[in-house]
Amino acid sequence: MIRIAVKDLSFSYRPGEEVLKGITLEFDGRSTAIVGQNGSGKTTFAKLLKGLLKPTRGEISILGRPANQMTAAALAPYIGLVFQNPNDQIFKSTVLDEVMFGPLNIGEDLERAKEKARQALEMVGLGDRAAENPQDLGLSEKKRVCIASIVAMEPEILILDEPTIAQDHAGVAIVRRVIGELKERGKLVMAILHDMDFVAGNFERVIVFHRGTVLADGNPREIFSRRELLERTGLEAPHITRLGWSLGRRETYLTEAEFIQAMRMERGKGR
Ligand SMILES: Nc1ncnc2c1ncn2[C@@H]1O[C@H](COP(=O)(O)OP(=O)(O)OP(=O)(O)O)[C@@H](O)[C@H]1O
Repeated sequence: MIRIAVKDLSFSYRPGEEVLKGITLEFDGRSTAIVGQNGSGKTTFAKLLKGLLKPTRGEISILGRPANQMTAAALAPYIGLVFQNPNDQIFKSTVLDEVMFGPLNIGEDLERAKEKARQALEMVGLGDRAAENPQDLGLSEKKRVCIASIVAMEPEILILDEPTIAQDHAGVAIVRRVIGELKERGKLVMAILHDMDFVAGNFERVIVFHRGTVLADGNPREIFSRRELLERTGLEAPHITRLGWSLGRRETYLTEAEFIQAMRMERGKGR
């Protein structure tokens, strides 16, 4: 099922300077990573989908609704965006109030909003921080509060802008688990990412933005096999892919498990 359809989408912040240039894309249920150099237009694209910016040209349909004619607030029950910088999102004085704000805003009653907020906080590993002031938390935890705020609204589409930034190993594992759980619930999860290891291990589709256009679109193995594409767009292949290449392998390994399996099979054949 197509959840988002984007047709000939262009956008300029200033007249004559197009930041997005005639993008046409459809999104089904596959988890999707949007990658590309700084300034290629990824965040602008996400803000357009969420209704925070209006296209200079083109059309956006979200779950069959004409999103270019809708406000971000009207789109809130269907699509949520977690900002790259938590300080752009957080404004309440307790973590619980922050996460309850979204569900309350889309019409949940107080008890239900509280329940959803508590569940979302558990999901992001912050179940015991509900009473704290979000401004007293570290960046990694603030970021997870923002993820919980969107998860608590249970939209069908979630866009996470750089969810792994500022996360340590444990934080990255939590973000991975959250994405997996959302996928299991049938949500469309999209994320803007610079961490290619995370992209390779966690997403079914990768879209490469380059100077306001879509340069490539495929599954991670297709994308990370294209060395000339990676070079041209300044993207670094996942570390395990590069390790395979430096050992002279032609295969594109995406995870350590795949790499180890291939090594074991080779050793087995050698005996
Ligand atoms: N509010 C704004 N006003 C004017 N220009 C902007 C604004 N926000 C972004 N831009 C410009 O639009 C272009 C695309 O920016 P955008 O943030 O969408 O790229 P990005 O791919 O998300 O980059 P990054 O990976 O650094 O987040 C850049 O040239 C940027 O300088």
